[in-house]
Amino acid sequence: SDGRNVAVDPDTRRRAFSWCRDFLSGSWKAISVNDFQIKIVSGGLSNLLYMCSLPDDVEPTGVEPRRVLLRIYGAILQSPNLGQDIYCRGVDSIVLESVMFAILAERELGPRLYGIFPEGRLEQYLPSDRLRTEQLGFPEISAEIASKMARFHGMEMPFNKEPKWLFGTIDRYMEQVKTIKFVREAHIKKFNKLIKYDLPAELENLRSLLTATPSPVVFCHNDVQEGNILMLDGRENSSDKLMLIDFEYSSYNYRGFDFGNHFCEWIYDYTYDQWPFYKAKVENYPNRQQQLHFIRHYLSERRGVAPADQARIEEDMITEANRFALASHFLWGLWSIIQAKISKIEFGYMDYAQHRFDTYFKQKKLFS
Ligand SMILES: CN(C)c1cc[n+](Cc2ccc(CCc3ccccc3)cc2)cc1
Repeated sequence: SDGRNVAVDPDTRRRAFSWCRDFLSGSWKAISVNDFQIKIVSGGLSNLLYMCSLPDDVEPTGVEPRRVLLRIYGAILQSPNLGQDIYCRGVDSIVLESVMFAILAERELGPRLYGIFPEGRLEQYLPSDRLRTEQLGFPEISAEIASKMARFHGMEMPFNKEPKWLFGTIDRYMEQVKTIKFVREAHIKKFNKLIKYDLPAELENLRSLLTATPSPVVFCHNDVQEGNILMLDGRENSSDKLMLIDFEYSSYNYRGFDFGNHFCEWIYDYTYDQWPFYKAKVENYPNRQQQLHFIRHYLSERRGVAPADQARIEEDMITEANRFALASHFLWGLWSIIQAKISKIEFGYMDYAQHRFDTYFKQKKLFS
């Protein structure tokens, strides 16, 4: 819902008002609950988002913001585990995600953090629009995504640096997929088509291919898609107009996964409003020249690479990105089969899974 015409229930309004008073202080303590402005931003399944504001005629007394984004953690987060709820989400717990958010905020790589409490947090409200899929290929935008990704990868974070996220998650999803029993005829038919790929055997091929593909382990975002990139208002003529957000799945991981996963997202537009609720255009996967453009801007955050080496480094990074793109297809393909079973969201998850694996096998022929 766009939030303009949906009233906020009195209980949420009361709780939001007291969080703003207690954590923002200043002018927020000088207004009444009736003057307190609150609008729903998104009532998704995973988190509830509200925009909270001072009334227009009240100025902040000090540094407190006049507008914040209130995030209330959802009961059912998009936890990738079958049937697990918010409190047993394994290592990627709320605590770790909150620490991550706070550190990124302090280092100005993410939205500011104004308040944090067990039920949620108060974040900087950034007037902005999410990117559209087609914008990922715009040279200037792609260049800035690359440099923002490089800055993200340059972060030293207090998390486990063993690169177990990728195949740990894939292995966990594969075990869950093996136990799934579909009941709906449509799902059964699509699942039987997917089984023909012998995914457990293919996973071993992928594992050995990527084991043989050098890729530095860095702090990865793991979900650099258009929906997680803000185009900040008022920066139209600046070269610093984007912000990566939603670090829910960020972890130490092979840098190649962030490259390849981002390249795959050029294919998929999730705003399609009819079944299957996504549009896939494999021809939109970045070509060699577009990949080089991205990689050169990623590297331009680094200094002192000798030109001769540069060509070789770029070539190796293109191979690295395209091989790890296979892992993106595999990971989100398995994730989507699981979502087909557990998700309440109307989306063609089985169709999407089929498309990811079809594209996996096509790209495997090209790049491995
Ligand atoms: C869990 N995680 C980080 C991801 C999961 C899946 N993907 C690929 C993807 C992204 C978005 C979707 C669409 C989910 C959706 C379904 C209905 C309405 C809105 C979004 C499907 C697959 C990327 C990251």
